[in-house]
Amino acid sequence: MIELVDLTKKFKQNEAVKNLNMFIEKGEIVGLLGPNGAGKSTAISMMSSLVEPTGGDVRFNNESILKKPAPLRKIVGMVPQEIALYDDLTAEENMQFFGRIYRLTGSALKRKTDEVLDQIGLSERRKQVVSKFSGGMKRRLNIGVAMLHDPELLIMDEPAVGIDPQSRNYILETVKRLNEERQMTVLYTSHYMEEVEFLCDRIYIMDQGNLIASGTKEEIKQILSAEKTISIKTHRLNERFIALLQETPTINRVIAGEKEVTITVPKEINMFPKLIHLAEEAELELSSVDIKNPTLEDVFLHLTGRALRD
Ligand SMILES: Nc1ncnc2c1ncn2[C@@H]1O[C@H](COP(=O)(O)OP(=O)(O)OP(=O)(O)O)[C@@H](O)[C@H]1O
Repeated sequence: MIELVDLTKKFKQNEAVKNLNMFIEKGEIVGLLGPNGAGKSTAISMMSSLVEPTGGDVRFNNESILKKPAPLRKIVGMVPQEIALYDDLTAEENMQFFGRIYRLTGSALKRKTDEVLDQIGLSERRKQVVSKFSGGMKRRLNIGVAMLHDPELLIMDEPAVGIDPQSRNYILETVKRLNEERQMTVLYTSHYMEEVEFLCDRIYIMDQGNLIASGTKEEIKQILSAEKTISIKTHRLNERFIALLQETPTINRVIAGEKEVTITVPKEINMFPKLIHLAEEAELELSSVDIKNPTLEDVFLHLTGRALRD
């Protein structure tokens, strides 16, 4: 459906996106994961022809959109990162205002407004002004506005940022339902790996303008197939124990939390006896030692040495 070929954007000295290659097939939910500043917003702005690339191409059904963006614009719904709504209008009035921009009028506009308000669970609140809405309700309406013209491809820029977990789940479930019931193709950008893990069939991971991994969840996790992650919990972690872990040559990585420390070791190594020995030496009581399946967060850490939300 859509393909990015060596897509590049330079802002003066800053190369925000470097030779990005990506594709999205019809009916997929594709995740674009990366920390703040990775270049996700710039990439999707170029993909939806809002920002002009400094290099490369965006192809829609095998034709470049750089000179002819109209066919793509017709089928794209863009959910921006910032809420773009009129605070002093009601939910319904916002829908009608944006619907007219998409050239919807009369009974078609009314039908679409009813349908979308229902899809985003705001039918009951249609007469309420947006300034009275919670952050989660505004986010839902922000998505609704992008769906008024029945887009085939919904591009979402961190649509669940800064809201409560219940609203976030509602948004994730809605996106999944739209994909399943209406075969809507979705590109979902986020810096939360849980969202991408829940929703997406295939994932691209960006960091500092570069694509650092891509594939299905399983394929990406295979990057860590030679390692395992062990989570060690205690009631009170001490500095001595962390230092001992860091000095142990068979441990590749140590990440300490308040009561939990996570280590990464080669798959074949049995760490249990060593951990018990180190805990004794640090005079520490272990409450649990669990081997975890690698997550996308672990992959990101492995590839960049940093956590996604650093
Ligand atoms: N209009 C602009 N002018 C100059 N630099 C920009 C502009 N837009 C983005 N950048 C820079 O490009 C880089 C990538 O930014 P971008 O917003 O695409 O990242 P992101 O992954 O979407 O992160 P975030 O989630 O914080 O938006 C950053 O270094 C940013 O400062």
